[in-house]
Amino acid sequence: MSFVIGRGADAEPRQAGYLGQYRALDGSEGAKLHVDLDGPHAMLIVGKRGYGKSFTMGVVAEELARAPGVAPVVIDPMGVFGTLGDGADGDPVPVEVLDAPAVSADTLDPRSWCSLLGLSPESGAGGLVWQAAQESSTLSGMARHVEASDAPADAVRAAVNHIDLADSWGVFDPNGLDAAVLSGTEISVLDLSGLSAAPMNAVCRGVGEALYRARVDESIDRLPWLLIDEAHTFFGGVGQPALHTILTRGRAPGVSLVLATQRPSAVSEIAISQSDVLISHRLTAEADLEALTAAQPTYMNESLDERLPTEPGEVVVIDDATETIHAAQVRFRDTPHGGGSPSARELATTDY
Ligand SMILES: Nc1ncnc2c1ncn2[C@@H]1O[C@H](COP(=O)(O)OP(=O)(O)OP(=O)(O)O)[C@@H](O)[C@H]1O
Repeated sequence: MSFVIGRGADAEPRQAGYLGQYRALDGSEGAKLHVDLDGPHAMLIVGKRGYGKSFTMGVVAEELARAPGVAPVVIDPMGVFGTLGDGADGDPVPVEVLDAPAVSADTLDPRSWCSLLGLSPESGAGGLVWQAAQESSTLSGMARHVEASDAPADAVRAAVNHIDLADSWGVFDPNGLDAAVLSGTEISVLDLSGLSAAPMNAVCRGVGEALYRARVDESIDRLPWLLIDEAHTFFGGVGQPALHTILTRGRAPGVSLVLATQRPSAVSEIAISQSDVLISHRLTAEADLEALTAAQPTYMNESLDERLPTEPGEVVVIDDATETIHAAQVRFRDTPHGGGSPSARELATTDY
């Protein structure tokens, strides 16, 4: 009998990913712990820098890449998940890395366009961008719309400059990513490294909405799982509405979200309260502990900070579906981990 997080005890953990092993009080390893990959879930992986969030998300990613019936997509702000494709111990991990992911400009509504470009809708340039986004679905169409307007020249110039800036990010393309491209059997890794927060948010919004809509319209027959590292980057930005849609309405169409962050206090309350699985590594910052404690379930008898682990790779898992809490050691990665810190000593050794 194995325990499957999000499902409960199961004689045979089918359609479940192997997460790690139980950790006993004396630190010894116990029975295997799995995570449900059958139904939709909202998972939140938290932890202080260097204690294994990205590593744990990589383990979940490996298991999803191998699972049937799911369409996993990783939003990778640091460019550390490409190593999923570098060869795996055990079963293969099918991966497609997209180095220059782009989405269609009309993924953003007029208000989001102003917010993305840091323009007030009440300003001359903001008003022009708003109208242009209403009228056109491409960046070049928006620029043409602004240039043809009889607004004051300085407002037109400012609006065109902002649209040119958005164009320079290289993340808008009328033939950008759609759900059909992202719903293959392999895991799609969207490498956003090198981009600033604004274009990353635009891609997150486009991809999140496309996957959600595709399930509502029943145009894809796999269940999407959107995995987002450094998730705090997308709360408060234009990516947030798409994430809130999945968190609050994703269950019925079957869209799952896995968020990893070192700053749980910087994701929205919705992200914490709607997560049905919380995987916590070591955390010490007062604000982060408070954010999680505020949402601590009533079935948790001791305070969360007393249960938090101390070593990298150790986690406490709070499973809302089964109202259970588990202390575990996350398993080792089958593919190389791309997120470790560089070591000056190791680099010096390779010089000789
Ligand atoms: N389950 C594990 N088993 C063994 N080692 C682990 C495990 N998890 C993490 N580690 C070790 O801890 C290091 C840091 O992990 P990771 O890069 O995932 O940290 P992080 O919390 O994501 O940090 P950051 O906030 O910098 O991204 C890894 O390089 C690895 O050496």
